[in-house]
Amino acid sequence: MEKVKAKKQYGQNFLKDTTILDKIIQSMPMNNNYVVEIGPGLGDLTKNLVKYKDLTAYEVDTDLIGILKSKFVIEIEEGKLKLIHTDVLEAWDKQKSLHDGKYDLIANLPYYIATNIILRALEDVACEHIIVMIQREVAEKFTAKANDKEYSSLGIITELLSVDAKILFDVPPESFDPPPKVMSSILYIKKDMSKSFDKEFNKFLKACFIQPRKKLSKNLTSLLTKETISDIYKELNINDNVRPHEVSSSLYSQMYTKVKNGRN
Ligand SMILES: C[S@@+](CC[C@H](N)C(=O)[O-])C[C@H]1O[C@@H](n2cnc3c(N)ncnc32)[C@H](O)[C@@H]1O
Repeated sequence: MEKVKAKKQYGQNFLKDTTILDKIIQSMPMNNNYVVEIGPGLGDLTKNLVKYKDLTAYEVDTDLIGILKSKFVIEIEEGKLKLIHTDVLEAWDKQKSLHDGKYDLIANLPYYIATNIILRALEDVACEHIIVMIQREVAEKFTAKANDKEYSSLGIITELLSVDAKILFDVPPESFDPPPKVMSSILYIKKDMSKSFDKEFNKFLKACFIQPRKKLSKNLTSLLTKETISDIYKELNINDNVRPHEVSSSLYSQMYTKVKNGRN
């Protein structure tokens, strides 16, 4: 048994429940995609993944890289496992994609940057499936639809960029060492590979939700004149009293197209 003290600053909660580890493996899509893991930690999920697929694992913690190198000597030598010692967000800044060909992201994510990682994976054109353990509340945001309590830019972006997005199952704190303070869930997203992420659209959505309880038209005044808002509302038949969480993702997309066209 390793004596490794989990580091809070890296969001380290190691998954120890073998039933959950098996369930994650069973959730993997049957395809020829390569696998990328973020934050292999002590390698418990990695050990299961490498039985089925070749993979690259990105780990930021120097101490863990040392442990992983000695645990996976054979797999690394045989080229089945590639370990990359870096902050994964920096890797994405440098190379746009975490792998050259199509890949699936499978990970128990560090919760402090989980939202950023999922957004980067949605943006990464090589990533097809995202199967990640995250805080339940955050998973609910990514799968929320119009009129749901958790509906925000995250649910809208995910709905527009994917063919399927759902929570597969919940994982209680006792499954981890140390146990996190929150309930966790496995989030599954199958991306629509014909669609692409638009950063400007994401900014537009954030402005739409800046004051979530106010009228959408009020929030839009930070971006558009009252006349433009009124024109767009008329063209798309939107009620002036509507609140941000009552508008469907497709209507947001249509609104944004009009905003963009107006700017050109
Ligand atoms: C929740 S733990 C999961 C560990 C392991 N996969 C498991 O299931 O037990 C998160 C892992 O992500 C790593 N990590 C944290 N921030 C990271 C970053 N910016 N880039 C890469 N790895 C990171 C941590 O060091 C840790 O190993």
